[in-house]
Amino acid sequence: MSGDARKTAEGLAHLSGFGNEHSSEAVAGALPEGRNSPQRAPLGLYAEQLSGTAFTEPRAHNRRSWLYRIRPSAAHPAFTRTGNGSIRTAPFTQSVPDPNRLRWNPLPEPEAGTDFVAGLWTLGGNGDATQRTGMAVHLYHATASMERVFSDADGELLVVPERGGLLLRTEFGLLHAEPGHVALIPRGVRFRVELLDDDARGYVCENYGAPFQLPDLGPIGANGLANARDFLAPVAAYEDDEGTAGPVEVVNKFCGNLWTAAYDHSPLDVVAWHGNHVPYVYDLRRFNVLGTISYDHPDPSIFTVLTSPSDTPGLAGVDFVVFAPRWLVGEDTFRPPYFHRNVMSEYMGLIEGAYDAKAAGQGGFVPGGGSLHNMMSAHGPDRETFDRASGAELRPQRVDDGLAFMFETRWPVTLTPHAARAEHLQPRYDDVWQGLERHFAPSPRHPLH
Ligand SMILES: O=C(O)Cc1cc(O)ccc1O
Ligand SMILES: [Fe+2]
Repeated sequence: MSGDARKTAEGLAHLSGFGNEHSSEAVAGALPEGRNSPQRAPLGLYAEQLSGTAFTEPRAHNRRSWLYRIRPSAAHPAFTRTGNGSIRTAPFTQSVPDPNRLRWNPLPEPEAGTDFVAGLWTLGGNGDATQRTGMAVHLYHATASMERVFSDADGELLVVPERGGLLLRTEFGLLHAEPGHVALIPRGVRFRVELLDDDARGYVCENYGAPFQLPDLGPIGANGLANARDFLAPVAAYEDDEGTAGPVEVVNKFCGNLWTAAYDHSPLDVVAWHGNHVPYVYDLRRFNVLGTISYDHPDPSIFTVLTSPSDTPGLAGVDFVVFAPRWLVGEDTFRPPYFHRNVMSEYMGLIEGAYDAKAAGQGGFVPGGGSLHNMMSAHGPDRETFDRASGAELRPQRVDDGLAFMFETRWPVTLTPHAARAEHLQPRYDDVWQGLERHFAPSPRHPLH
């Protein structure tokens, strides 16, 4: 919230490139040369490896970083259980999976003093965090910067801000994320979220499965969609805090529960690092949107920013998909999203403006709200959108009044009881498809009639 924090955020240096073997040192000479674990690490630092994949996973998927820190992470007291707040974790077994189309308004206002972790509210998810499969959908609404430090052993966190800028102080350095950007915190990486505005609101995909990667491009070629160089990792920055202002609370999410410990130093004490298990930010407006230049509405997989693959080729545990500003030029084409039923389950959120399958306006699909179209549930344009698009003159049309996204996952999303009963769950979402009139008029000249 302070002007200083915003100035810090806006002046940050970055390392560019997705999946790169980056290296960074906040103090010259802190990074060992030619080896990871010298007998004595430079400058009296401790060397430590953080593995995001098994040691033996194929090189193309292997994620690990080496950290050179003031204290080893091992130097900490015991963790004890603390309250989980509104955070829940897979397996989600407390509700019956719901085939209905569901839509929520934004979260209600939190109390003053709610930090990012306290402001997390789990909508639902699938899989099993202990098996490292599946995902959870969370929303957050925070009114205060974190003083504590958080890490998630259960998965990586894809943060999608919708309101309010964030300064993420991570073990690897500082990242700045505004609405329209996404930030990714890898599994196990410790961080603190500071607010750059009065409050902050958004969405989080917690991915228990394989780390997000860029989708293959196939016949698209060597460029396009999210370009690797637009993913920005931090440069090393460290806190040298020996607990003089009191202990540092560190909260660890582990197999669905929050655990806390009072450290006598800040664990954000990494002076240098190298590797590819790193946090990053990406500006969704950099997405190179591809689509038809002839006819028909392509499947939204063409808008995939990041994908978490499963063991079955082409079948993602979860895809992160963005509906960014673009031109629609399809000839003789119903241009908005088509009516469909999908074996994958679709959670959609809105960062800004409106979405082209749903009429704009209060009480509908609004920024900060979300919709869930579970496996095989029938959905698509609402009546107003259908009527408008079926009669529209098909001039080239720029769609630039919104920024929506989708977490598309291979398994149905089961709700938490608090999401299923939420006051901000819209009661009559089905009605948007009411009044889609019958237009069928068998032609008397048609051979079958
Ligand atoms: O349901 C939605 O709005 C998401 C979506 C968009 C699209 O362009 C095609 C299919 C699809 O599921
Ligand atoms: Fe859909």
